[in-house]
Amino acid sequence: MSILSFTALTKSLPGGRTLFADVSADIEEPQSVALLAPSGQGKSTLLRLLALLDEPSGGEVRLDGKPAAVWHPQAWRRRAAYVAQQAVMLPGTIAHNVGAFSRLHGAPFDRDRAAKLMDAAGLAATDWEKDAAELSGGEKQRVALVRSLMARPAVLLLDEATASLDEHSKLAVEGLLADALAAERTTLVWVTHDLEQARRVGSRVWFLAGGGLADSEAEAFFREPPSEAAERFLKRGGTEAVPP
Ligand SMILES: Nc1ncnc2c1ncn2[C@@H]1O[C@H](COP(=O)(O)OP(=O)(O)OP(=O)(O)O)[C@@H](O)[C@H]1O
Repeated sequence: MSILSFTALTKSLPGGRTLFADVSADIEEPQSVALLAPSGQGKSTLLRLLALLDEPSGGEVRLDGKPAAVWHPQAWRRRAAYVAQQAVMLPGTIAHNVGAFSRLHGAPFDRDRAAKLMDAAGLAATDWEKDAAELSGGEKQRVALVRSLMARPAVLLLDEATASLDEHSKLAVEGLLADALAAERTTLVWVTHDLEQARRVGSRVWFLAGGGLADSEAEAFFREPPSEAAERFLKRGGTEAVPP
């Protein structure tokens, strides 16, 4: 059964540039997809389309086999949760942020689960009564992740979710997300600049370049890149921008 899919998806920008055209992919089993691209090719835009935070110029996105048009956007985002690169904290304490889902849906607050997730995110020693606005960027990013996981989403759309983290915290978050996939069958779509991370976490790779998307098994992508653009991207270590 299809979890998340898109068909013939096209995104053009107001000035007329087409970021990508007619791209399609289908996630049929819970898994971890690394979304890679040279800078400026539209990774974040594609992720935002999958979170219904932006409108495609053409094509269709489906969740659980049902097109975006039949979903209430809030219900969609509860099931396919988006974690932004710049984590946005709700005004108030960490506890207030972590409890957002239960408050919003009148569900009991699962304190044990929250504590386990905070612990796994490397935040065990953090005082929950601290004002969330006082946290560092990396702490906010991890609290935002815990807040999203409290809702038990089927899909997590992660935009550079470990970008503000040191190596130790980054590995802790990768472990936390691997556990979510293994224990709760949470599908992960990671936008990352970090090729080593993509190798560690991705079972598939979506590679976006020149307006097209190549969907490969991760192992095959790294062993035998699907295009010259992918080969150049890997040779450069994944970081350098390619002119549009
Ligand atoms: N709504 C918009 N209006 C105008 N330009 C946009 C819009 N959304 C995205 N862009 C442009 O599209 C391009 C791709 O943006 P996007 O952030 O999706 O790429 P990216 O691959 O994630 O880039 P990076 O790796 O640098 O983060 C950028 O040049 C961006 O400025």
